[in-house]
Amino acid sequence: MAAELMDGKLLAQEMKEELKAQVEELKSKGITPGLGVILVGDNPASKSYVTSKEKACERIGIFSDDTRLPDTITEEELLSHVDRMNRDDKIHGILVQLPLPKHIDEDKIINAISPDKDVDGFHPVSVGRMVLGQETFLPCTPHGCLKLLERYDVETEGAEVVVIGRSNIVGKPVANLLMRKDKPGNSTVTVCHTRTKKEDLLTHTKKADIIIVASGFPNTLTADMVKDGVVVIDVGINRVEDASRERGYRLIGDADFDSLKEKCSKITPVPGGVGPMTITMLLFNTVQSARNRLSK
Ligand SMILES: Nc1nc(=O)c2c([nH]1)NC[C@@H]1CN(c3ccc(C(=O)N[C@@H](CCC(=O)O)C(=O)O)cc3)C=[N+]21
Repeated sequence: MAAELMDGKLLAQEMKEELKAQVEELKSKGITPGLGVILVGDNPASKSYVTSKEKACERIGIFSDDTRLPDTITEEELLSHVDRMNRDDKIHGILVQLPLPKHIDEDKIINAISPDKDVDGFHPVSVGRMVLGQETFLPCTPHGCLKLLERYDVETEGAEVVVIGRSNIVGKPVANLLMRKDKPGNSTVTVCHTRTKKEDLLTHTKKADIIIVASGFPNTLTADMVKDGVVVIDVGINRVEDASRERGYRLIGDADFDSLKEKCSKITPVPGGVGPMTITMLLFNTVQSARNRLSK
């Protein structure tokens, strides 16, 4: 069986059309949604992600306040930029691109972002609300995974879901969202990670109806580990050298797409799967934040 592709690029385009209309409506009411973006240092991957996010904003009419800072900046100086954006009424969402340089305490910076503007959904208040099932900004990558499952009619209720990876930005939140009493949700969720025994990982993945791979390593999931008809969401983005490409590298996920595509019923590609959805959910949260302003 050849798998159906869950096309994140396409779903992102569809959602961006809707968001664009919502931005126009907000503008007619005198509110231009604004995103404050802070990038520290010159990591090439971070730069390119930030540029993609700003372009996406521009395309749907969100204004972005771009602040680029040298990696010599002190924690205190960085905090003062966050504080400035917290107080700026034109800014509805704040994005501090991660990772930050080692001398800066990431938790301290995230804690300083006003939860009302936490469009990444990383602040402890946002995380707490999410776990409790309260209304909040959902973290973009996990939220994007849920949107893909929904759009491609994947039944999550009662499904055996295996999440591989336990990071704060993907594994933990996506596991939490899928076990909520909600739609999509109501799944039986198992989280595997680096300390899971290899044979146990296999037992879990073989039983799974849906597998979300967010390990950070290529080929974490291969065809021999899954049952026929499984649905695979690949969150990984790994750069591998490729001299035949203009950029000198190509992107691969954490799952072995070529072998899995013969066995899955549905699978996300890399690139063009979860990545574009991450950006779209950031726009979604920023528009939501601006709309929240209307009711205040
Ligand atoms: N505060 C913060 N929030 C984030 O959401 C955040 C972050 N820091 N740090 C880094 C990660 C990574 N991330 C991606 C976003 C889009 C693509 C994306 O668009 N990927 C394209 C390919 C892009 C390319 O060609 O390089 C795709 O998969 O099709 C990937 C990765 C957001 N992150």
